[in-house]
Amino acid sequence: MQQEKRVIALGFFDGVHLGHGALLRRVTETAARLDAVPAAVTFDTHPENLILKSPVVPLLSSPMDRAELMRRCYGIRDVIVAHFDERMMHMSWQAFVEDYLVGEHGAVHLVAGHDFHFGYKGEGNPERLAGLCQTLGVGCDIIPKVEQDHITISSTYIRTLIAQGEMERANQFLGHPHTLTDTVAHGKKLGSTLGFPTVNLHFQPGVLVPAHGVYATRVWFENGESRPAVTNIGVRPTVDDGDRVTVEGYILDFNGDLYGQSLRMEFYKRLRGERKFDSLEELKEEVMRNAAQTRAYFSAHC
Ligand SMILES: Cc1cc2nc3c(=O)[nH]c(=O)nc-3n(C[C@H](O)[C@H](O)[C@H](O)COP(=O)(O)O)c2cc1C
Ligand SMILES: Nc1ncnc2c1ncn2[C@@H]1O[C@H](COP(=O)(O)OP(=O)(O)O)[C@@H](O)[C@H]1O
Repeated sequence: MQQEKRVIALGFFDGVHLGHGALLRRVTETAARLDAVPAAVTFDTHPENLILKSPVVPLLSSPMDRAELMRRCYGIRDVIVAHFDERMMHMSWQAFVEDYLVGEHGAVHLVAGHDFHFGYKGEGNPERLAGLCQTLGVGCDIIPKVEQDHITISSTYIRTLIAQGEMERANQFLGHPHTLTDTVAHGKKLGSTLGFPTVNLHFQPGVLVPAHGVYATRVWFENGESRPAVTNIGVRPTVDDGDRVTVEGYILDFNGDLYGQSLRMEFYKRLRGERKFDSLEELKEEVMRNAAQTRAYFSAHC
């Protein structure tokens, strides 16, 4: 059987921001022209984290969220998640192109960013990639950097915004709302008693936790419907002593059992920091105020 032809974007694509979007859009356009599958290669571990052997770069998105964003926002059909292991780390840049991308994945056209370094010791670069593609008869586009407000869009910059809770600005550079997908877990069952049941989600290890506090969010259910939710990220000093971080959303205008469902939560705006309240009554009053703020936010932003 003949292998499917693929047009492949190369990168790590953490967050799938507007800079990545320029590559991914080129991939879908070219794939349509060549009657090939629009695809992207990403890695399961950030190269810097493997090389330095410690998770120094907290990621914007889990591999699953990354793949889903590439599919949903840019029409990428095939996300190849390369296992970044010792073999991959020691692979020469030429072998990565010839054996892995062309040989194993049927690449007929490659798209990379202006600063993409790859292969053993990062010896592969855009110029070398373009040269080798020409020799192999494979198409190649190198996409220049994308700027907004004179700032180069980068995962590193967006990480600093999210760590500070500056969601609206981060979302401008991402080109979509910052996203967390997880399965609803059981909590302490206090929420229902207090009059605001909450879905409990969590960030995977290695994924950046935004600034603790309360956010206007939107929750997407498995059936494709969505609702606004008011969500706390933090350690809940009023009810907990530990330092375990939870993500808890009170979904507005909703009633039903969501345990075990996979939800996608989108973060839009930080409303306040997390606080220790003197009583559960005061906490509840504040949560209801935040719920009203969330409702107002979404009625103004549609
Ligand atoms: C919108 C919202 C804001 C919250 N703000 C705080 C807070 O500032 N401080 C705090 O200790 N807990 C806060 N919480 C967490 C509540 O203490 C927690 O949701 C409640 O105790 C229910 O816990 P359970 O889901 O484990 O039953 C907040 C929860 C929500 C939904
Ligand atoms: N409006 C709502 N927002 C969030 N969860 C809701 C809502 N209505 C019902 N639920 C359900 O109630 C559960 C949360 O109740 P809660 O008492 O806070 O328990 P837990 O401590 O397990 O989160 C959710 O996981 C979900 O299945």
